[in-house]
Amino acid sequence: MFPKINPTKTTAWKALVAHQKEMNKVQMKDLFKQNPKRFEKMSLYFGDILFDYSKNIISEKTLEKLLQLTEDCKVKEAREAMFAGEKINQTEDRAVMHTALRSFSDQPMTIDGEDIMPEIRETREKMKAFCKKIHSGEWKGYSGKKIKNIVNIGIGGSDLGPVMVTEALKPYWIAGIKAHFVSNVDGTQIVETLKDLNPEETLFTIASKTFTTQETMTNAHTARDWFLKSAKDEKLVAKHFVALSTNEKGVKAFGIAPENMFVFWDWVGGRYSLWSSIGLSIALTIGYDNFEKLLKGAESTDHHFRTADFKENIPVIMALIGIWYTNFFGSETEAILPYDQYMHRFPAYFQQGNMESNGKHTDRNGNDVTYSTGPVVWGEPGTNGQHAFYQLIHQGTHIIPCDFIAPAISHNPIGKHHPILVSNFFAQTEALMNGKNDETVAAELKDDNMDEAQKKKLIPFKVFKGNKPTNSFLLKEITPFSLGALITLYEHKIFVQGVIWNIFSFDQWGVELGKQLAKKVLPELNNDKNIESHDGSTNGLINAYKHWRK
Ligand SMILES: O=P(O)(O)OC[C@H]1O[C@H](O)[C@H](O)[C@@H](O)[C@@H]1O
Repeated sequence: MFPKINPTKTTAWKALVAHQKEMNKVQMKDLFKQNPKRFEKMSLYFGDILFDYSKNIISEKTLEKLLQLTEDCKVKEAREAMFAGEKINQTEDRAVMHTALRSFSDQPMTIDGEDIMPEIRETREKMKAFCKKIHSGEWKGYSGKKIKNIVNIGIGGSDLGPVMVTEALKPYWIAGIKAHFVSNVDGTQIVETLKDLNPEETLFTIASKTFTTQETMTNAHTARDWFLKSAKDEKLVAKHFVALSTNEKGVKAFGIAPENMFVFWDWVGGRYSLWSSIGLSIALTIGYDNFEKLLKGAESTDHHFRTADFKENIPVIMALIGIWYTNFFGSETEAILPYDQYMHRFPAYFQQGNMESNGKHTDRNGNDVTYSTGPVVWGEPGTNGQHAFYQLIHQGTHIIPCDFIAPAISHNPIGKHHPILVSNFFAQTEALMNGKNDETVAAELKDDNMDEAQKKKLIPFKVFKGNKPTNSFLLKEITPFSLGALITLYEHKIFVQGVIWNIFSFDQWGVELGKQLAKKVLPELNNDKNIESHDGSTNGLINAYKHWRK
């Protein structure tokens, strides 16, 4: 196992603290003037993805020191431990092997000396065969009709990945198939989803690693009741419900036959599970071949992450840039801004990816950390964000490192839309870096009718300080392959950051307390008693709820 190192105690960290004091005074636009080759130096092509990280407050010296931090924190050793199937998720005593799910090599991948690849291949074959049956119409609903609607019921990692990918790859949807997703326990979502669906043509994929999640089980039972209202025979459930899970017992207890269960394993973290049978709703929607292309794109990034020198290793550079701002500039959030409408759930997907993985205050030795860990991740598709929150990114008081993502080729090249869209992407990264100073503002106001005093007063409000950092990801096109590659860059970024922060990125104990307490509250809502077992606020809320429901 790789060592548990407090990053702040390393030589590299101390050097970075000192170095930040110099870089804090530096303007990125000057760095471009000083080095006309800065873009060439600080951008990388990876297949059909161009990663430009030159618009950051970094110099070559910064990168050297950050790379030294990876040495001091033993990132290479950690990476190898993950790929070797070591149980790096120590608090759950599990290996972290989602990379095996997208391996197409004939090399074994082992956990406890056992090759896990045969089982993976077998499950892929089962998924492929199932997709074929659904798409060809060989698999029929209970009344003999073809399946037209796939409803995935799952939450968190059993929902966000499938939703994000199917939305991002909508141009690849199989004709005649529509995907729907139900995650929230709020009955509104399932009611609204099922409203226009015909049970005879609907297949439910019940996606839950544990098969115990309250929201998913509640929705699954509601779906079953809805189905049985028209099918009227429990035996017919087999034609309309399949399970994607690690919990065979739970699946059986729900009434789904073993042949309709697509397995995965405890070494797949929920938020890293779209590559497993959790991806069945993706494969059913875009076709198995496209699903495999998605996996192959991910595999290409795994290979890059494992073999590229850290100087040219995109996830490593992404991780280090993030750490630079989080730990040395005090920035607390990161925005992900896809300039592609189909990618609208990408920020939400990596909200879970980042925040569940690296939102931790306990280090791997069990001590409280004395430094910031995972940032708050958020974002919206461009250009919508521009008309909502970019004001704060440009002129607010926070440093918000932003990732801009766009395809060069749109799936909908209608009129002037795409050039307009990407011109905004390019212009925003330029504006964020260059800003606009007093003189430029004054010059712009020169021909205005205002009197001089008024003009002078207005200047500070119209100034953009600039020097706001951005990464740009320009993809040739969003395809299953390039999307798989892009997702995986972000996954490994999270991994590298977790190693440097010395936290366990693959557990999520922080989601448990609320669940536990909800179980205690639920029965209290079902009686007429005045509740006094909680603090004043919680009692007050519960009692007001009960009063209104009387
Ligand atoms: O797939 P499931 O077992 O139903 O879990 C669904 C989700 O719920 C949990 O609370 C975790 O926060 C997530 O990491 C997980 O993806």
